[in-house]
Amino acid sequence: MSHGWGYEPTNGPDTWAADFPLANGPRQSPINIIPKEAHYDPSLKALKIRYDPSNTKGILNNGHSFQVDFVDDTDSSSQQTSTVPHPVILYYTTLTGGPISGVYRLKQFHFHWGGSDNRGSEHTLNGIKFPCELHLVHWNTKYPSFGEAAEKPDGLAVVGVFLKIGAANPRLQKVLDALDAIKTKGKQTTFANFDPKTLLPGSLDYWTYEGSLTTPPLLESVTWIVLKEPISISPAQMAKFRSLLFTGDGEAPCYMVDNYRPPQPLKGRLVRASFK
Ligand SMILES: COc1ccc(N[C@H](NS(N)(=O)=O)Oc2ccccc2)cc1OC
Ligand SMILES: [Zn+2]
Repeated sequence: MSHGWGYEPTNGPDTWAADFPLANGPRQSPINIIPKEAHYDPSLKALKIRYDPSNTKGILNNGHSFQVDFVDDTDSSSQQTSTVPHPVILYYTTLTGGPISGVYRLKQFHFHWGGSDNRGSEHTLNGIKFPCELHLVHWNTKYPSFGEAAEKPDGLAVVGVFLKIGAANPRLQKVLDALDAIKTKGKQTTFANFDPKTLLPGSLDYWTYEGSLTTPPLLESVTWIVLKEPISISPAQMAKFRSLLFTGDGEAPCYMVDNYRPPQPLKGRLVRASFK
């Protein structure tokens, strides 16, 4: 019986092609970004990110990372307790502009990080790895659900943000404080009124390219939007991420570290820059 995919030598990125042949596809992620080889595209619009914190649903240790989930389906908006009718749009958290057309809805955000500060990010810059990378996963609302969108070439848009070691980042504190309650795989806890926009850096300059999910099922449906400016995280805050476990209660504990896929072949793809 094949064990699930993961990041250990026995089930890590080099083994994924056996169960997920897309692993060797033409538009896999992450990639190494070489800024000098990116093409400045003046037609690229500014990113418009509009988060409604009331959309936050919860925080979960899914055994590969931890994720903060957002309300993204219509029927939950019909469960609004208030009697005053609200315009639906206010209940969703959306990404527009940038390289995408239409409205993409935030489903969840999660991180990837290393066992030490010299590794952890999935995208690299001139071959340099950052200690951590944040991913905000959005899906194209022209499709009925995330699942449907994930099967389409223009179905998903993931905003990637590098984290570099520096001063403690107060914007991360609320997420970090929730980690004690989700130490092991499958644990989740309530998490409300969080505005992920507060996690973004001052500049929304970005690189963009057509790629894939960086975990199985590795679907080639992602327009990647990787921000140029990193945000900071302190060594103590990194240690908090590294205190999570890949394993569930009652299993031999294995620290959640090095949950990143290394860069994949560019295979002729163009990387565009929104800035000079
Ligand atoms: C909402 O459903 C999904 C959402 C996301 C991803 N994959 C996502 N890929 S990524 N790194 O390109 O964003 O990564 C992870 C990384 C760690 C934990 C869970 C997801 C897969 C999903 O269903 C299969
Ligand atoms: Zn990710």
